[in-house]
Amino acid sequence: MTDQSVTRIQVGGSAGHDPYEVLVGRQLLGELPTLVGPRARRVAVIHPEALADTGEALRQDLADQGYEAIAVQVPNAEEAKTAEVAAYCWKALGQTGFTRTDVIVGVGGGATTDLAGFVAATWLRGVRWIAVPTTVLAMVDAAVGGKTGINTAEGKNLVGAFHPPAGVICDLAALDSLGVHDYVSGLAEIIKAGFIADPVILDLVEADPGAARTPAGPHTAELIERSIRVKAEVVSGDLKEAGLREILNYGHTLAHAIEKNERYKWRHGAAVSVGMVFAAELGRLAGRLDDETADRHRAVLESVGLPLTYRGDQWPKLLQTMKVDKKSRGDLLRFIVLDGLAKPTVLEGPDPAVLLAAYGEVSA
Ligand SMILES: NC(=O)c1ccc[n+]([C@@H]2O[C@H](COP(=O)([O-])OP(=O)(O)OC[C@H]3O[C@@H](n4cnc5c(N)ncnc54)[C@H](O)[C@@H]3O)[C@@H](O)[C@H]2O)c1
Ligand SMILES: O=C(O)C(=O)C[C@@H](O)[C@H](O)[C@H](O)COP(=O)(O)O
Ligand SMILES: [Zn+2]
Repeated sequence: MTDQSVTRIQVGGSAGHDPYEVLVGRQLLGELPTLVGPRARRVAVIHPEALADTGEALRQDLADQGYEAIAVQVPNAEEAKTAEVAAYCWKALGQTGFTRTDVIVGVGGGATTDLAGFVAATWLRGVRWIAVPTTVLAMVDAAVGGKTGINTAEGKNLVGAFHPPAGVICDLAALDSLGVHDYVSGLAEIIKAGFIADPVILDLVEADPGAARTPAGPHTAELIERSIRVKAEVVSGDLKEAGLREILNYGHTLAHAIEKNERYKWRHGAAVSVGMVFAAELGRLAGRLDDETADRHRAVLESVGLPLTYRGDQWPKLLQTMKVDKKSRGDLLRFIVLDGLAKPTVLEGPDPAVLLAAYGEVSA
């Protein structure tokens, strides 16, 4: 494949942070040493257990280029997003003598890139890092935009930092080894991008939901690139979530509460799916969203096999958790809802009866 088949999407550059590129294509891992650059002497490749071979191959490539490269293996999925695992990574960096010009590479799903970015943000108060996302979700969302973090017992992503990567390499070939459950989970964030900003995404998924569930589908690259463009545009204008960036949290207020309630055993995308149906119902019941667009949420999410409901008896616990959502201000709960297709807005302090009624619509 020639370089012309690589799509390059720029992020940042106008809001006070350094611009970087998201590369999308195939056989792109050869780009990594160029991104690491000549100033680095050491590189740490943080990878999950499931990608031990990929992690070692990248480490070896970097070692062949003359870097002192180490591989740091972390647990799969959310088990990596803990203070203990971050401390394990800091220890590896310390023992390798990592300095401020050295570089971290996070290769894996969103859990790994969130952790790797957080380790990069905190080591020596910030070193460069490069994201090599290997799931749909990480390519279209987690690896782009510089939100890094870990979970605590009290909730999802409660500790973290805004620390953009120096570059993102989305090698679509990585998706071939992803299980269908994880592949479909990523579609939730793609569909989110469709509802908040780019309805063509919804048209493409609806045209053939079965094809959307596999990396071999005819629209895979377009769906991924469109979603990255949505994210890139938003975070380029509002890196630190002063306002606009909150729209990327559509469906996440309830989703994060479900993830915590499930002790992080549910995939993020599955929780976001239920959370978006809830947000659509909230919008509808608050008199903001038309019935057709609200119903479209259920239809498109169900068509790709994402869940629409959660346990009805859990509402009191979920409500309690939602109170520490990052969008809350004091005692004021805030949700992203839609005023219409691709018209996201903030709903502040909804009537508790409306909240309960919206939850009734997703209760199993
Ligand atoms: N920082 C952000 O802006 C942002 C945005 C969205 C989501 N997130 C976070 O991303 C996380 C979810 O990410 P995810 O859905 O990628 O899940 P994940 O990182 O948990 O990965 C899912 C599983 O797939 C495995 N895996 C990864 N790539 C693989 C591959 N190519 N082949 C086979 N197995 C592979 C992983 O080891 C893991 O077991 C959540 O923690 C969520 O909070 C962050
Ligand atoms: O990038 C953002 O901003 C998002 O909200 C994207 C979300 O999909 C993502 O799950 C993010 O990690 C949520 O962030 P949080 O600040 O609500 O923890
Ligand atoms: Zn998300």
